[in-house]
Amino acid sequence: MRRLFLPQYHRGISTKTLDGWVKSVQKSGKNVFVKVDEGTAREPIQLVADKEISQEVKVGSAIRATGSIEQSRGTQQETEFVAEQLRVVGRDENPRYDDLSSDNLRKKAHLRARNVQFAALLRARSALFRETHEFFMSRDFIHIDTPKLTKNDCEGGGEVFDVVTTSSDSLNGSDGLKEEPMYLSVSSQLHLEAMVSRLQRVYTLGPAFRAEKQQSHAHLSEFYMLEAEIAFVETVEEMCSVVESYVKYMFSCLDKPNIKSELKILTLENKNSVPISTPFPRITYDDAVDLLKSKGSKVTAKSGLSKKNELDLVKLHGNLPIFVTYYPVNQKPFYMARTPDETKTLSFDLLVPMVGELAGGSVRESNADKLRQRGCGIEWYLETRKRGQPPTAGFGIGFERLLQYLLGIQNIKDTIAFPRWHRHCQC
Ligand SMILES: NC(=O)C[C@H](N)C(=O)O
Repeated sequence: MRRLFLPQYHRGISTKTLDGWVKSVQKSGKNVFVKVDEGTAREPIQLVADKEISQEVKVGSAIRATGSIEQSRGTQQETEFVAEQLRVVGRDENPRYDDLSSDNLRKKAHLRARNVQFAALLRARSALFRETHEFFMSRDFIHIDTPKLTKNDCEGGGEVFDVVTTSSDSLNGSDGLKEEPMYLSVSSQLHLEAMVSRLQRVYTLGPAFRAEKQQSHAHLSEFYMLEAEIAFVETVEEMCSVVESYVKYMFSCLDKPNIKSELKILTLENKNSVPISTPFPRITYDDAVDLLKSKGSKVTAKSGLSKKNELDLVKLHGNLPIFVTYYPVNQKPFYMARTPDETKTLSFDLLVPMVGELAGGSVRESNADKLRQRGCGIEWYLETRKRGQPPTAGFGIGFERLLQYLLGIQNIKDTIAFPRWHRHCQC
């Protein structure tokens, strides 16, 4: 028997409540047969009601019915909901959502959850969020809520949103304090580094903001970033292993019944997979450049890897996710530890099919003087280096890019309820 939501006042008696949205209405004799979508991955339930009480019921309406679940007289379903009372609690003027293209749906983000496939995507996303927390918490990581308002641009790329304070108090500076610039956080890394010094393993899954002008199928201005930091880790290789286990775990979750049922609705054409027992290949940056050159690419060690180079590397490794390690110092931010000759960073990127760069991480520089020489003037961050900060390493993964890769979704804007991108913030 299906489980229905039972409001408190109905417990203990056989009357049940059915809340949902009308998918179809069919009249037959003195009965009306209504397919009701409860907003879950389950097949719509059949509701049977007397014509008298169901006159107002139309496709798209939100309804609340009370009645009982009985064995169906039809052959299509085992049980049906026989309504004694039926109320239309919300009407829909134009219930056409399932035949709209992704482009059209994106223009009306506030109505997108009414599309059967997008609703399934949102439920799958929610389940994969939970699995992410499960992965980290079951490995003794502590979740930290990091600030979204900050004074520093962690990545140093200048792609930060400025926060303008509009309260008259702060404009006048009437509290005597100088108005200081504030930004929306581009990464939680520095704050996680501060926390990991006593908590040993920390992570966060929350919004990050990048004022990128680039408009592509892989860029959002506001996205969710999974970031983790582990104390007493000194090698790139250890960090790559953590990322690899997480990505493999997330792929294994696609076989869990609750997620599988959503994927059935999503009917994904380009769903990816990874062989769980095959290690992800690892290649140094220099070897990656040489490999690309040997295949005719014009890339140089100085120019850095373009997105095309990244995707080519993935193809050259049998379309498996691939770790590129030890990037040159001129291509990575100040906070990364370096090789003894100071030419390479102890860093890695994880490149995957469709998306290119999925994750990036590094061992962190532990020497305050070196950080200062590289232009870091974040005093509180520098102070941590003199307060028993152990070696630490960490990584960040764009959650929407991960969804793109896991589910084979071409456009990143179709992995999040309300996508934000350059000059697009409609609702
Ligand atoms: N936490 C991380 O290592 C992520 C890194 N700061 C980035 O934004 O790419």
